[in-house]
Amino acid sequence: MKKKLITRLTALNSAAGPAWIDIMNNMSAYNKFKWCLVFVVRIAFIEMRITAQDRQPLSKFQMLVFQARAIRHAQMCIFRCPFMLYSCTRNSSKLAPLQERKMRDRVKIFAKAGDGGDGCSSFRRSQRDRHGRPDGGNGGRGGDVILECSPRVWDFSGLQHHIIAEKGGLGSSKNKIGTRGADKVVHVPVGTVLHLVSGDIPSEVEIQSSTDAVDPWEIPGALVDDLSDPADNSISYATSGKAEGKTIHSIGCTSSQSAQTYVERSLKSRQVASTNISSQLFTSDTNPEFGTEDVGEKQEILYNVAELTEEGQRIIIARGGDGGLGNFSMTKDLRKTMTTKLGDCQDKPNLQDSDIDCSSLSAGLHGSEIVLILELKSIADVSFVGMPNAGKSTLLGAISRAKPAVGHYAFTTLRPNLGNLNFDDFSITVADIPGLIKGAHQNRGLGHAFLRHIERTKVLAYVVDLAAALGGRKGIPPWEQLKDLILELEYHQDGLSNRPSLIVANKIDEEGAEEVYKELKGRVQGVPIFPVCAVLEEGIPELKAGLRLLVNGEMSSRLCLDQILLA
Ligand SMILES: Nc1nc2c(ncn2[C@@H]2O[C@H](COP(=O)(O)OP(=O)(O)OP(=O)(O)O)[C@@H](O)[C@H]2O)c(=O)[nH]1
Repeated sequence: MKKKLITRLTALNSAAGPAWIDIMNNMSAYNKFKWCLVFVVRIAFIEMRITAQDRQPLSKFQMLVFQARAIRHAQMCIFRCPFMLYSCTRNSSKLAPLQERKMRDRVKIFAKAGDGGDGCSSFRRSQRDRHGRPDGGNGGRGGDVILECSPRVWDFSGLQHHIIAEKGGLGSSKNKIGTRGADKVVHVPVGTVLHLVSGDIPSEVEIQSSTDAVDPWEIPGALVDDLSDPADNSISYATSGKAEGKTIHSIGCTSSQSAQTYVERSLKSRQVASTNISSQLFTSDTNPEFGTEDVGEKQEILYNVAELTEEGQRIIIARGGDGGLGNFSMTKDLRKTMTTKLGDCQDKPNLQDSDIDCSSLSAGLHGSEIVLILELKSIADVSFVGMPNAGKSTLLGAISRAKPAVGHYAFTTLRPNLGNLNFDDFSITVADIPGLIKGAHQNRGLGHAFLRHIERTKVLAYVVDLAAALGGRKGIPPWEQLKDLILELEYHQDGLSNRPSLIVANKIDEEGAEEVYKELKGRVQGVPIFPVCAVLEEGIPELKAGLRLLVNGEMSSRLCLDQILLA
């Protein structure tokens, strides 16, 4: 019976062989090791069961189930584990996916700030006061969604598409305020640019409030732009988000100030127009922006609304909703505020608790939502620019520890790769940009969308293939390659090629490449040319020294079309 089963499983395994090999080849080394570990654990499990069976005999049915499982585990261990181990060690290039860093430089995200917690309605009763006094606390403010610039993050590959901050806590009796929802801080790379698809324009945070500056009463929504005049009609809204580019400060304020401000703001943001009193109160100071949002306009993408370029820089992209009012604030502070607000008003109404729409006030406000496109404009020191197959990725691998994919076909590189060129006292970031072809600006090849990474690059290294037109190949000579590259850069952005540059003449090892190199030197003036063989790592130390001089500013050669002598 066992033999039959094993024969069947073996047949199954061999039938699924090709598919299995395919999976194995695409599996990263990490996954292979993980599965090997799983198998080892399975073997241990079988052994444990066999030992346990001696002590505690199994029923017939249990025995059958156990045997079936054991055979399955054994089959997995015998056939797959050795194969995995073999394929892990067989070809070191299979380990490459682990080290290779494919850049994810554009991503669309949806962020939702935490909703405010609901206010509490409760009454404190005592012997003297049988009806009780209201003592329900306000709800806590929802957490914000914050983007923070971090040099430890390279790209958006670790970013979630949906980012949601925590809700504020519910208010409770004894006038206890709900906890503030935790902010969601998302780390993005240096050089992140924000494009707004829908929502309010994000605002930058300048001061990060330290823990000792936090008001113990931290009334929800205490973050406001300006509180110089509490009676001023133009109160700033922490939730409005319409304050373009304004700096938001955390301010310390007394609980009574905060409560009053909070009541005012809550009333405004909720537009308590349902009661006669509130409509009289706020006729003059209702924010016109509230009712005039055009849904159609929201869908238009607003480009470059903000960018994160410095370490530690923070931007709030979605603001937490204010917490709802507890009945303590509603009956005391609200009445006080309303009475103050009415001021000289002739027909001062007689305020009753019933005049206040408690249900709408006690509910926490929704946190704001936003849809953004994040785009990375890398701040690499050096960019390798060249035609497809020129050897840029090989070169990046030769000068740094990066392991980008290398192929003998064009467009192996689909996204920029980054590497670090380390000196004893200095480090340079190098970006390998996907191959450019003539007409890339008309979207030929991979187009030139990724050229935005060059916009902030200090130095350009033009990588040309000396052997492109040799031995009957259909490529174009290096000087023509240089001309096309410069033109494509200029088509993308005027003056993009006008920065310190050098030329890397690659594939010097190929037959006839020496002559082409000599001709190239004759045709191009004013820019250093480094002959290298990226595969054999020849000429790499000289190239590194040249890059260092350019990045340091000790050399400032620039390449333009006039310097190239074309046939
Ligand atoms: N003979 C020789 N071949 C090289 C050298 N450098 C790179 N190659 C080969 O050229 C081919 C292309 O190399 P890649 O590094 O993928 O070129 P790339 O410029 O990154 O190509 P794209 O990804 O298309 O942009 C590969 O087959 C490399 O082995 C070199 O110095 N000498």
